[in-house]
Amino acid sequence: MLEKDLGDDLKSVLITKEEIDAKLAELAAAIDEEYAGRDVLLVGVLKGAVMVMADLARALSSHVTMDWMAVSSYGAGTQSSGVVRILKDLDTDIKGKHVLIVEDIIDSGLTLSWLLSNLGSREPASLEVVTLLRKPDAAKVDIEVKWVGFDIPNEFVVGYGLDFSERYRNLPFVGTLAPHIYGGTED
Ligand SMILES: O=P(O)(O)OC[C@H]1O[C@H](OP(=O)(O)OP(=O)(O)O)[C@H](O)[C@@H]1O
Ligand code: HPA
Ligand SMILES: [Mg+2]
Repeated sequence: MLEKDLGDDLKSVLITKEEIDAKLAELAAAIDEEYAGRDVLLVGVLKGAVMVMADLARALSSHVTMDWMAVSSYGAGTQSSGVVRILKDLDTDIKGKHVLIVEDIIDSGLTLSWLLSNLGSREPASLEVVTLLRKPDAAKVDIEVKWVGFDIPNEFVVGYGLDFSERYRNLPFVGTLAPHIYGGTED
C-alpha cells in the first residue's frame, strides 16, 4: 500500500484500508441501533475527522445532518499544547439535538475533554463521541467514549485524515511515521 511514493517517510502500516472499512461498518451498525428513530447531528472535528466523517456517514442508515468545528491544539508539532483554540464554530444551534462528535483520534484527550464541556454547555439532548483511534497510554484526562474503532500504541500516526505538518492526510491507511521525519530516535 505504499504506492503513493512515500519513500521511507513511513515506518509501518498500522491499520489497513480494509481494516478501517470493516471497523466503520461495525461502528455504523452500533450507532444506527442507538439512534433508531431519532435524528442525529454529526459534528466533525476538522481537519483530521474529514475521512472518518465521510466514510462513517455513508455507512449509516440513520437520518443525519452534519456540522463541523475546527479547533487546534497541535499546531505543527507532535505534542498537544493543551491550549485549545476555536478556529471555526458550529453553524447549528445544538440545543435539544442528539449530537455525535466524530473524531479521528483521541491522544492526550485534551481536545475532546474541552469539546465535551464546550458543546455540553449548549444543552444538547444527548452528546456522545465516536473516534476511529485512541491511544490509551497517552491519556492525560479520563473521558468516556461510547464508540472507539482501534486502541493503538503511543506512537505518532499519520494517514486517513491524520497529519504531520499538514502532510499525509490523504493516505488511505494509518501508518507510523519514520523517526527521521519528526526528529524522534530510532528504536
Ligand atoms: O487528544 P488530543 O491530544 O487532544 O489530540 C487529538 C486531536 O488532535 C488532532 O487535531 P489537530 O489539533 O492536530 O488538528 P487537525 O485535525 O486539523 O490536524 C486530532 O484530530 C484530534 O482532534
Ligand atoms: O498521532 C497523531 N498523529 C497525527 N495527529 C495527531 N493528533 C493527535 N495525535 C496525533
Ligand atoms: Mg493535526
